[in-house]
Amino acid sequence: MLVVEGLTRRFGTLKAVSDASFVIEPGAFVGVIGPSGAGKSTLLRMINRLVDPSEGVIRFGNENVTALTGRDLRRWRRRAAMIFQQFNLVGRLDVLTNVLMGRVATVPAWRSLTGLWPEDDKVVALSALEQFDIGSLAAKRAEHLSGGQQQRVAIARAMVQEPELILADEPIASLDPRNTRVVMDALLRINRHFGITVLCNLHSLEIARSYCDRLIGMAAGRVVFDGAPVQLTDALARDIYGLDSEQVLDGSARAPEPRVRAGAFGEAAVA
Ligand SMILES: Nc1ncnc2c1ncn2[C@@H]1O[C@H](COP(=O)(O)OP(=O)(O)OP(=O)(O)O)[C@@H](O)[C@H]1O
Repeated sequence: MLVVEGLTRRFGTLKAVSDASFVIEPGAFVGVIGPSGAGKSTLLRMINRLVDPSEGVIRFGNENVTALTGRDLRRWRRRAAMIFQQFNLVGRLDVLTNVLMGRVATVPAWRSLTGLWPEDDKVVALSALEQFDIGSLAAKRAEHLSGGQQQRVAIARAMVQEPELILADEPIASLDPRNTRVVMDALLRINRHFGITVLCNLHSLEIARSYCDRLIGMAAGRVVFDGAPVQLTDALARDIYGLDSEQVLDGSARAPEPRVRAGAFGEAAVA
């Protein structure tokens, strides 16, 4: 169980996340929604400890995540795998090696540096790729793959870490509608088949509603909604998204405003 209590992160005078509290049960698929700048990425990054909280506590089971340092912190990052919008693969390396990078903490450094990975690890990595229908791409350079294929490689790399929690930071923001579905289906499969808890930042309200068991809505750093997708009425969504609500609820109504990342909201209409 993931417990977040009074979590706050300040950047100067700005509270990017302000007094966030919630509990996530094992095996849940939770979407974090909200307009650009609401604090969604900062929240996920704090849980992975890529960003240190200014105040508050993160607990996972009996572990006080906020207090971890050194080796214990590295161990936590293996248990809480991150997936990023830009995939974070090494483009010039082949797909299998990219997935094997998820095993780097479990093998001696000389093996990963020389590329002499244990056969067992190669089998695990290949089977992870096959889970997501991309086993045939194992020998290809990662940079030659489509965005959707690269994100599935990133998910396979996260899987071979054997995480208990997946933190996906806008995993579909760079993808077209078809690949959006493919990647969300891959995350759902991990969740349903392996029981791994997924916490996923999403710009698209439609995708969040159709994939997640529960939604956490953020606005201006605060958690302003926490409930099942059916509880998120259009009126509540308008409150959360403010001026962006027309794009979120009905992207076809008008062209996106010329604002940073406004295009990502358009996914709601076309996905
Ligand atoms: N390293 C940083 N230094 C200063 N300000 C930051 C930093 N990281 C985030 N912020 C600010 O904190 C606020 C929340 O940012 P965050 O990226 O968490 O929001 P978000 O909801 O994920 O937005 P988006 O959907 O656009 O990614 C924003 O105002 C952002 O400019």
